[in-house]
Amino acid sequence: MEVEKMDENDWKYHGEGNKSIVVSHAQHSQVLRFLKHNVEDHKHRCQTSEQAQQHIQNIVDFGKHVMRPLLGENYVHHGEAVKLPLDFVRLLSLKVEPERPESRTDKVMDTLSGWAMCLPNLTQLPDHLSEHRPPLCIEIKPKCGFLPWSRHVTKDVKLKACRFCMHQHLKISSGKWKRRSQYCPLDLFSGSKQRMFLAIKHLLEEAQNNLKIFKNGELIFGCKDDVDQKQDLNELAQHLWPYFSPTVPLIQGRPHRKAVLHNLTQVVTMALLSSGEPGDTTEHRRFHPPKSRDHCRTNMLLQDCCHKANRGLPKDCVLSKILQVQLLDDLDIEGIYPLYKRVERYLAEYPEERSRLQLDGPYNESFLERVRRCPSDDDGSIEYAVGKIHQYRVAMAAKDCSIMITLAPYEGDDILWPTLEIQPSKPRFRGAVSILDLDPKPYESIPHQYKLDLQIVSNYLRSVQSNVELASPNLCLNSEDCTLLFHSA
Ligand SMILES: O=P(O)(O)O[C@@H]1[C@@H](OP(=O)(O)O)[C@H](OP(=O)(O)O)[C@H](O)[C@H](OP(=O)(O)O)[C@H]1OP(=O)(O)O
Ligand SMILES: Nc1ncnc2c1ncn2[C@@H]1O[C@H](COP(=O)(O)OP(=O)(O)OP(=O)(O)O)[C@@H](O)[C@H]1O
Repeated sequence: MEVEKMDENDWKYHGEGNKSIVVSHAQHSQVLRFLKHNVEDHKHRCQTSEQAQQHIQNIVDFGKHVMRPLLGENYVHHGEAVKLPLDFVRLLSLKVEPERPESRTDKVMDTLSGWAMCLPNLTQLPDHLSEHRPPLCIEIKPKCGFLPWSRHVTKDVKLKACRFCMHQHLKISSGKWKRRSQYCPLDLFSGSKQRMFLAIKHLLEEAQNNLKIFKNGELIFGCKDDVDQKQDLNELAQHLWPYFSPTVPLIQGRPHRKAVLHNLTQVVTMALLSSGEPGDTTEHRRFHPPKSRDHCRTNMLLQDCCHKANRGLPKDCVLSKILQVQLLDDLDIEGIYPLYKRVERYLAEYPEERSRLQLDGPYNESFLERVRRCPSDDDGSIEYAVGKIHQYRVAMAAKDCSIMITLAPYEGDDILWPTLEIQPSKPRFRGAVSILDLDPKPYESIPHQYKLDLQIVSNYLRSVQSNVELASPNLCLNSEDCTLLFHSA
């Protein structure tokens, strides 16, 4: 990328989240990721260009020196920090503004510092593999895949219902989403194909911000701003049919929707379970999370049909890698918060220690060592508290990341790009699996996380309670007493 020759017309709006806005290059397989600020912070120029540079560099370093070694080299693309001409950034910001979803306009793109991240466009595949059909990319934000087992947990319900499912109730009552998603991360991370199919089916039914599908780099499904509008699965099936046409016939000129989506679900499941090695058949050593139960009580449908379906995940697959890092949060926020207060008390006395303890980085090998070598028992020390907080923050990043599965139909025999080969029988796909959005979560967000956790649980208990009161007097909360029939697709 020649920074001096940057032209905003070469770039277009690609997507955004809470913290950053992403633009993609029209010809090259590259994206630029800009940080966003609250409108007020932006107006008052709260951040200097040096601070913005440091912020971006911290994100790159965290990806490179911490998350990449933990998650695997094949999966993580940390990108690089780039300084762009301010005129280019201003014009680009004006260009993308009309494309931005209304719900995200409470924040503005950083147009003052000129700093951004440059990354490979993970919705694309290198040209020589694009073949006759454009690549498909399925992006999943899986969220937390386990139930806590920490002795610090004070609310029993947290040991039975997963955070995502409980959080859905709060998101509905706060108006963030209109319809509750039935997706449960515990199903996706179960390693049981039956439960994974169900998880993907639920994502397709209600995508929220957990599923997006791109064709040739363009968003074709998911994350529409209009929360009232249900995603059109027929339209999705039309888009996808050419990829599965050998196995899905047309019925009265239209693709059989269920069959197309079933094919997609199968391919995505295989990609999620693959180790990324060529010829991999997913039947490898398996990873079982320690101690934690693997069923969420909110998902009573599954209890009868799948209670034995606890296969664990192939050890090197992307889900297993993410789950292992998420499990670094073994104390739960309820165990972390007192340690945060210990560190705060210490810093009040020794403020100069903040940088030695690496609370705001640098995210280098020594930070990773602190994460890896943290003692397992609390000896009352500040080192223990900081080590556990570092582990928690790393786990939080893994709980908020997204998985990109990029696929192209492939008919040749050569192993050109040995990242992933799935579905050995027709239709064949070749592609790659990556993990994105691995930014460090700030140390300062711990009190917020603590409050949010309390809010999620109390709101869930209230909401379940009122549902019980509204429902028939015979409806029982205890899942063991309920019998619901599950019909497999
Ligand atoms: O707290 P959660 O689980 O709601 O996660 C937040 C996400 O909400 P979600 O529930 O996935 O819709 C939230 O995503 P959305 O803005 O809802 O798309 C962000 O990813 C947020 O991270 P950050 O503050 O931008 O670093 C996420 O915050 P962190 O908790 O990861 O810091
Ligand atoms: N390297 C990439 N290649 C292709 N698309 C990308 C890439 N990085 C990000 N995106 C797209 O841009 C969107 C927003 O990026 P990202 O998730 O990093 O934003 P964020 O603000 O950090 O999100 P969050 O709300 O989770 O904090 C992603 O969901 C994805 O669709």
